[in-house]
Amino acid sequence: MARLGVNVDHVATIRQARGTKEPDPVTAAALAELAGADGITVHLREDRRHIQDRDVEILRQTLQVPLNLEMAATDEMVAIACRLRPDCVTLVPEKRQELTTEGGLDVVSHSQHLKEVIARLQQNGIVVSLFIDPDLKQIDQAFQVGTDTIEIHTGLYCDAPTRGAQLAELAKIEQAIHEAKHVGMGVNAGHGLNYRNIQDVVALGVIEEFNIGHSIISRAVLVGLDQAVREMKSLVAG
Ligand SMILES: CC(=O)[C@@H](O)[C@H](O)COP(=O)(O)O
Ligand SMILES: NCC(=O)COP(=O)(O)O
Repeated sequence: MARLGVNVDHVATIRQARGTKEPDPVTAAALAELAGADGITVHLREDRRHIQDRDVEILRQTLQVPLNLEMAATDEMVAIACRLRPDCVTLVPEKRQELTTEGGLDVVSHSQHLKEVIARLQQNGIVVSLFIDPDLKQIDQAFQVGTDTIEIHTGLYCDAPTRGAQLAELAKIEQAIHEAKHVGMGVNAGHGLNYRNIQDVVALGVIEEFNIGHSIISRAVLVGLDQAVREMKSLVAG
């Protein structure tokens, strides 16, 4: 059964909008954990637009489930990760102007740098995942640079304008999973997944962990975080 990692970034987005102390993503993470989340994900962006260093520090001390820290492969972020030692680091590309992550890492173009960053994180006991598009060249390169796991970027599947386009993206995801499993990497998936589009991805059967944030927090605003997490957890269970 796949694990559900709940991303609480957008609880912090609401807090930062008012510059106050609430809502606290640490509290949200505790509630998500009580509702059955198998892990918590936060993206510590270089611009600190939502999650703050303090959030990651307290989560590291309080969570009982694994903490997955999403971050850019910069010196500053690597130093933070090596100090705090989350269970997993997912390396993601970052653009200052983007509203959210727009695509996967270009592992092919940045292989030497990524190889060094991955080795440093692994030497500190951290499992490493690379957030990449379902592209076979990127998957093969991800294996070459020594990552433990990949997280397949599901954004294009989620944004597909027609059912035909969606099925074409799903086929790419399936092929990517097959390739990653063939070489022995772990396979997670995330970005843009919601209560309507997740079933087809779960049905592929072999994804180990789904990291889902925006749709769960959006639903939580209306029905409460406990119910929102429980509903997604039962969908991820297939
Ligand atoms: C890497 C990914 O797919 C998402 O976790 C995304 O990076 C979250 O960041 P935002 O919460 O800023 O959209
Ligand atoms: N890595 C994906 C993630 O953590 C959550 O993405 P989203 O569900 O907020 O789009």
